[in-house]
Amino acid sequence: MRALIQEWPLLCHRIIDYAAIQHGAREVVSRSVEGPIVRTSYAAIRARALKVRTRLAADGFNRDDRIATLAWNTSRHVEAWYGVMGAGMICHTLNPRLFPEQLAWIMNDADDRMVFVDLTFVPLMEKIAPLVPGLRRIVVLTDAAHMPRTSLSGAVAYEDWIAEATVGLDWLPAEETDAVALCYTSGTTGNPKGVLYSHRSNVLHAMMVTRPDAMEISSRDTVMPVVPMFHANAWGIAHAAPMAGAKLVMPGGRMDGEAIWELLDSERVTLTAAVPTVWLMLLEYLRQTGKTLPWLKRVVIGGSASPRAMTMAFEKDYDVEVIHAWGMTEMSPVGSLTTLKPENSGLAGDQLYDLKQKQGFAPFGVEMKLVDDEERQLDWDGKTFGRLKVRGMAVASSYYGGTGADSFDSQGWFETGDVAHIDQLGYMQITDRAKDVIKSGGEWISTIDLENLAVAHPDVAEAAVIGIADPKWDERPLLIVVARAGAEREAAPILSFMEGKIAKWWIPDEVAFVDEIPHTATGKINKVALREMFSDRVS
Ligand SMILES: Nc1ncnc2c1ncn2[C@@H]1O[C@H](COP(=O)(O)OP(=O)(O)OP(=O)(O)O)[C@@H](O)[C@H]1O
Repeated sequence: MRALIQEWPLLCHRIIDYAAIQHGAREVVSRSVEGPIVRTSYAAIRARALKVRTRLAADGFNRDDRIATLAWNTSRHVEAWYGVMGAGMICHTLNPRLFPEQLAWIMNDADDRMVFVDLTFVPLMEKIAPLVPGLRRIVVLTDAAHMPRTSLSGAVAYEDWIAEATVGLDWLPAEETDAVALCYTSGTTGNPKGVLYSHRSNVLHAMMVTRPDAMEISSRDTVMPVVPMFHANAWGIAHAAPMAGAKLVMPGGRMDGEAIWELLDSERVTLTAAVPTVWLMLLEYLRQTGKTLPWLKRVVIGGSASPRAMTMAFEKDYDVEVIHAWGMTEMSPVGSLTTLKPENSGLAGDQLYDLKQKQGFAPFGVEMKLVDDEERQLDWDGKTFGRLKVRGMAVASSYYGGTGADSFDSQGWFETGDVAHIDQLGYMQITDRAKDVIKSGGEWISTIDLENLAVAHPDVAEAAVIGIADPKWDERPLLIVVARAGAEREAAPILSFMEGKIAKWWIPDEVAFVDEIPHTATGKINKVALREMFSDRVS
């Protein structure tokens, strides 16, 4: 029997419609790429997104054309994003931290037809454009007064471009399963792979992250995604904030501790989200200046494991609740979050921080399982490690262009490439990426656990662990450390600090001190580059 309920497709542009109707005056504040803070509203963003949609049609772009953005988190980027999606086209957010050749490779793979470029990335685009023959239009996200001289042929200033949209079209009718956005994985472990989201997956994912026990975003919140829109749609926050009617603060391109603190404070941000590298900079700034975080209630830390010392600093020193989140571009991206269930809501002190080391439990819409090498399902006992597989309402079913087909099985389970255990309450803990795991004497050593422990030492600013060849044990962990300014570069105190806190045989035999640990374009420790740096030692 068919239900007697309306079909109301879940469409991304309905989010900005809703925000304009119910929360139209709510502020959207952004640090513009030109410098000043810009204040606008959801109603204005929607009106300008419709102009983007109208101009795209006037320029002859068609349904399903890939329209790229090479931009930081700003209100113009949000407008362009909704405008492209509402025009029936596919918004492809590019990561400007990649090299020009990598970006050209991704743009050609996606067959991008047009690109919106931040002012600061015009020189980068000048290098890329000649390598992308399919590109037909370049719009610089600025006004005529700031438009630079450029060799980019036919480049126009965004404000001039949308000013010509006089007709005023409505959104193009769409189906909820239509493709609407494209993001490539970070390429931490290989070539980047394209993930093609639908209207439906984006809307459902935004509903999921907005809920209690996830990021819990309401119209009373002020939300600042420091995580860029090109990193899996700012973890869904650029949809979730307008869906909830929350004030949205976009930090632009400045990611240093001072710049982030200024906006957190002046805009009274209540929820923010980013990778640990960003929070290292903020916490260092707070330590040096004695500044505090009086308005901030929750910080989402994800993309790589939140070190225990970081979780403790936010919670104990600044009274900010840490939500540790895990996810993948392929999952839209959020897959689990560490909030408290009633069974553990009384936890305090060390037990609470132990729990927050875990990546959390899956919200509705995400299923998880652990399997061994023979695909046998493993128990959720909090100890048994296995390969983590997922499926769900916003999980990719294959990659754009058909690469990586072996990551998806016939029952829809996606191989995350992560090794994890799950406890009886459903809290999952990543112990490693399968490619980073160290096998010593036939047993696994978790590089994440070792890194977390090392950064808890007061002399350690950042730490990474890789496996090195060992004639007896096959592999042993090498601890690579960036020492805190002014600290001695001494291995012994760091290694003895680890004693009693982890199994004795996990403790590395040596420590290598470096000035800097390389990071990937999304701010993760770049273990491929580290293995190259220590290539004479790696097996
Ligand atoms: N909270 C977290 N703790 C530990 N690891 C995390 C956390 N959040 C994300 N990760 C890691 O990041 C991975 C997902 O990263 P992302 O989708 O950005 O691209 P990538 O996997 O780095 O790129 P590629 O697949 O091209 O190598 C996860 O599989 C996991 O290994």
